[in-house]
Amino acid sequence: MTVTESRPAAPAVGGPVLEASGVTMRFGGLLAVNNVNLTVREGEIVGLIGPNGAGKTTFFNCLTGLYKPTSGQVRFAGVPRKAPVAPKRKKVKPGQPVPPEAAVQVPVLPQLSPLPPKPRAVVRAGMARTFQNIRLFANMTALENVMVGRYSRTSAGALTSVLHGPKFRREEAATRARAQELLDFVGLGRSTEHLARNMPYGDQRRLEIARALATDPKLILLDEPTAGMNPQETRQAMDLIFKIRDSGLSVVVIEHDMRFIFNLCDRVLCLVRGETLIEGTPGEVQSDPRVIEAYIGTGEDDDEDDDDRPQDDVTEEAKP
Ligand SMILES: Nc1ncnc2c1ncn2[C@@H]1O[C@H](COP(=O)(O)OP(=O)(O)OP(=O)(O)O)[C@@H](O)[C@H]1O
Repeated sequence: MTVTESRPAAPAVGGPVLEASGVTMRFGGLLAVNNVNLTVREGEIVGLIGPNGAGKTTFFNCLTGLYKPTSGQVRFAGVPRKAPVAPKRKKVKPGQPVPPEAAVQVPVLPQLSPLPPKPRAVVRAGMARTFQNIRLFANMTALENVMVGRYSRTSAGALTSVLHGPKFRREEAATRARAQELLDFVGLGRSTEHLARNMPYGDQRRLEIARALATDPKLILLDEPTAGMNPQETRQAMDLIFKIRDSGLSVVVIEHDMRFIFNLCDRVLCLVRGETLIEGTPGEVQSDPRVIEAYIGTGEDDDEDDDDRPQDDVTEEAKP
C-alpha cells in the first residue's frame, strides 16, 4: 500500500492544541475505545483511520465533548474538556402557573436536520466539526447556512436571530459579510443564494465546512469529508483542507480513502477494535503490514471508482 504523492510543504508545527490521554469509552459491555492517546499540534493535519467499527467516530465524539469518556482525559488548549450538560429546567407542579421562561416556545427553523446536542459548547471550546452524514439546513440558502453557524459566535444568538431583535440587526451585516467571505474561501462564492438542497453533493460538503469555519475554530474535525465524492471532488476537498491548515488551523480527519489520508496528513492514527494499532507518519503507517492486515477481510478498499455517493442525502436528513 504505497499511495503517497507529492504534497505541499507543511508549515512549522506549533505546540499542542488537543491532547487526549487514555481515552476509553464503553457502551454497556462494549469497549468501543480503549486507552487511546492522541496529541494534535498547531498547524497539523492528523488522520484517523481504521476498519468499520474500529471506534473512530466514538473517539471523535470524545474529543469534541459530545461524549464524556468512561475514563481518560481530553485537553483542548491546555484546558480539560467537559461533556456538554443539558440545562436544568424548572419543574412546574400541576396546577401552578407556568413561569414565563418555561413557557417560551423556541421557534422552529424551517427544518433542518438535527443538530448535535449543545453545539455551542463545542464551539466555545474553539473546535468545530462536520458529520459523516451531511447536516445542512436543506431549505436555506448557502449564505443562510453559514450565517446560522456564525450566530453561535455572535452575542445575539440563534433565538434572537430568528426573532430579529435589535441586537441581531446590529450584528447581521457583519455576520453576512463574514459568511460571504467564508463561502468565497471554500470556493462557493457564486452559490450564495442557492438552496442547500439543490447544490451538488461536493458543494454541500464544502458548505458544511464553511459553516463549521464560521465559528472561528482553532481546530476542525472532519468526519469522512470525501464520502461519496468523485475523484475530482476528492482532490478539491484535499486542496481545501490544505488551505484551511495554511490559514492557521489544526485539522483532524476520519477517512476510509487511504490515498486521500496518506497524501493529506502529517500524522496518522490507526485504530483497530478500539485500540491504537499504530500512530506515525503516513510513510510509517502505510508500510506497516498490520495496517493492511487490519483492512483485509473487512471488505473495505480505497477504490476511487466506487460509486457510493449517497443520493439526496441532504434532503433525506432535512425533510420538514
Ligand atoms: N451510541 C452507541 N451505543 C452503543 N454502541 C455504539 C454506539 N456508538 C458506536 N457503538 C459501537 O462502538 C463500536 C465503534 O463504533 P464507531 O462508530 O465509533 O466506529 P467507526 O470506526 O467510526 O466505524 P465506521 O467506520 O463504520 O463509521 C461499534 O461496535 C459500534 O457498534
